[in-house]
Amino acid sequence: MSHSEELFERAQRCIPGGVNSPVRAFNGVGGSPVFFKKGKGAYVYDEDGKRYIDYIGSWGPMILGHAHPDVLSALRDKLEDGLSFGAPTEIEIEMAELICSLMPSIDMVRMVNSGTEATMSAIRLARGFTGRDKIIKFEGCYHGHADSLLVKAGSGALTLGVPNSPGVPADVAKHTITLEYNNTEQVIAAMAEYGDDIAAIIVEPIAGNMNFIQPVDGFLQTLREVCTKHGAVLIFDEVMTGFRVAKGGAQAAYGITPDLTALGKVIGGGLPVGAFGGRRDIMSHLAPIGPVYQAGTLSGNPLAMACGLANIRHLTADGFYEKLEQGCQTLMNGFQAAADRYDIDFSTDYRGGMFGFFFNAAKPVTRYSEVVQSDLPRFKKFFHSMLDSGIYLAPSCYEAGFLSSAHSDADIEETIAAAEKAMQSLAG
Ligand SMILES: N[C@H](C=O)CCC(=O)O
Repeated sequence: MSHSEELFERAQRCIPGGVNSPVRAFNGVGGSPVFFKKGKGAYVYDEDGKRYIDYIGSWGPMILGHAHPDVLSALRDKLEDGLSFGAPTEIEIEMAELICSLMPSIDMVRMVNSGTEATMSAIRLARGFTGRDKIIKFEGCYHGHADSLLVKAGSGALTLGVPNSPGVPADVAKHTITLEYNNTEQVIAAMAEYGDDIAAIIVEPIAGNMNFIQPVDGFLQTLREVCTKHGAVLIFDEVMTGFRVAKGGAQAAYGITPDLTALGKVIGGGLPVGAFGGRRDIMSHLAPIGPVYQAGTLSGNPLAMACGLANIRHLTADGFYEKLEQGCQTLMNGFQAAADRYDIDFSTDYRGGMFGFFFNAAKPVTRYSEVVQSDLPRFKKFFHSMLDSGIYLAPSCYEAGFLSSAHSDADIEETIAAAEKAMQSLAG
């Protein structure tokens, strides 16, 4: 028995499922999850000493790779000054100013401690601002685990087959209308019917929690138009895509301005963090200047701010995202070429530092109904072959992949060689 397996047995005795977040448990692929001891650059090392090239990057934050010297040194410096004060600090202003300068749709921003808190708070604010209860979300999009957002949700909820989680009161879920992602006609029809009751439309501008699905032409623009027409708040959940697919996030990449944006992951550099921000008139409804209550003991804590600032400052370098995207392109082209060689039905997509691939699915995949038709048994085999070869991909076919600036050409070549072997075993 490996040390990871021993740890998993031990963990299951005291932690539900042995994990602190369901998607880590390998339910989507079978087998025992790998327990990690350390990470450096593009690599993570498990408890048995095996090295993996990591394409999860802690589900997105590690855009510079693990244990980046500048991030660690910013953290060490800040550590000496104490951990948390539950009071305002200058470094929070630095973070807010940097976010506002890089994302022009954000006039004001509030820090929280996770992506879930960010989306949950943005929804409450939108409801308080509009005086309406109903929200629209999209099937397969995941916005964290707050009650009103766990309706037809993606990510671990989809992996475990509980997109509508028990424990969410029907009285809460009834305020969430769920539409098909990328179905522009459906949005127009729903808004024609309910538009004046809708507080907000929340969307992942790139759906990264049902694999990796980009918006079709006109989809985000339509969301913008119907929200403006009906006085609803357009919320972009950029927890995953913010500072990940482009410096200004997906909103910059597609040229659409949301009213509110939820952030997380990259802006914490690996420490727990989230943020939501947007139009000044909306943000001004937040306590203490407005009536909508939202709070947090550790919000804006100096360590997360220091780590996040060190992370984000690297991303402003010229060509940063172009290089990341080139890496994703090489990786995905390599996977596709390997699949083609063995006549395996396969499709890929990427943008900035994010990528995704599907077995046996429509090309390109644009809808949730196509996502759930992908070939799960094939994905499982591929995943385990890659894992054996020392490549750590998301253990679910409903999650995106993440590349960091620490991944070298040699790492990508090694990964493509492993994919060649995996595709060969699928064909055989
Ligand atoms: N897709 C999720 C967040 O990005 C995966 C992370 C988790 O739920 O643990």
